[in-house]
Amino acid sequence: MELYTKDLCVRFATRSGDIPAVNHVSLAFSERQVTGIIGETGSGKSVLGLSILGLLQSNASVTGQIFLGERELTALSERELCTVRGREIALVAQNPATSLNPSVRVGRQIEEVFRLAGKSTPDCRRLTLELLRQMAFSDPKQIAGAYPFELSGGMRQRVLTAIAVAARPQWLIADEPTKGLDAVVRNQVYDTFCMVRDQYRVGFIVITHDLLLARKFCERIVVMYCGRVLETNAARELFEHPRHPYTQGLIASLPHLGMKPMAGFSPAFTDQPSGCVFHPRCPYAEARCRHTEPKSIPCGEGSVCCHRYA
Ligand SMILES: Nc1ncnc2c1ncn2[C@@H]1O[C@H](COP(=O)(O)OP(=O)(O)OP(=O)(O)O)[C@@H](O)[C@H]1O
Ligand code: NI
Repeated sequence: MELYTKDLCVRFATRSGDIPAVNHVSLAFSERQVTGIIGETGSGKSVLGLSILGLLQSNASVTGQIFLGERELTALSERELCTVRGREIALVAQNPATSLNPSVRVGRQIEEVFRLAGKSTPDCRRLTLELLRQMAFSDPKQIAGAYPFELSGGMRQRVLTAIAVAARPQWLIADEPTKGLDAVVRNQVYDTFCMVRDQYRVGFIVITHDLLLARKFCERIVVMYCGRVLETNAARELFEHPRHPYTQGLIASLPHLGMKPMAGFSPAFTDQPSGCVFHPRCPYAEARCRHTEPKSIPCGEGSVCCHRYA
């Protein structure tokens, strides 16, 4: 089923004012499509992911809509959402160290998902070992008997992926799956994700700063800045022909493309620039960029939000 947002806005109430973390985001994720969400820190990537899962903190207010097929997720009660979260849309958490229960053996934590799905105890055991083997653990029994702290960061990441797919969701949202991992382990995460995509036929939303992973793994890329979507396109097109000056800046900071850091900083959410939010940092900014917010313009298989293409 298609997953999509319509004019989604998320604001957080804080003591220093309202933080508009996600602004008017309308995105469609087609069934089984792999989408990467990229953008500098604080651009609203995680908030967008959490809003789809209905996991925003209580100071958040949401307007606009999120749909899974015909069902409007933004209209469901917390109880109804619980039947969607984990079973239909699952999260591969950002930090394996805090999202696994430290005092419960890994096998038990995976078995629990099967148990909640109504499987018998022997089936839970068997399915857990099968799943661990599929996650490229050569000795699933040993891993099942281990506590999270006995595993490396990369192994814990694979365990979290196992927990996410155990309920056979249609959608997986992975937030920074390669954060803090070295190159070898990042490649293992990539291999695991490819296996999951092919064997489980899930749609993926991968939130990441790892542009190499995004380019390698994703079919489509969404570029966020200040809670807005500035550009989307097929991954290949976006990396080879980035349209938005912000996307161009992100890509130019890649190590093999010169590692040129982008000038300037994201503005504070409480003090957003007028017109195009990127104009203070944009090498092409003109008068209209300072006072008129650009509309989203169709471009290839995606869109770009920039006056240069209007
Ligand atoms: N509960 C909250 N209350 C107030 N502000 C929040 C809350 N949660 C997130 N924010 C703010 O929303 C903005 C977007 O945060 P978000 O975590 O989505 O960024 P991100 O793109 O995922 O960044 P990173 O790449 O660093 O993970 C940030 O300015 C963040 O501080
Ligand atoms: Ni984040």
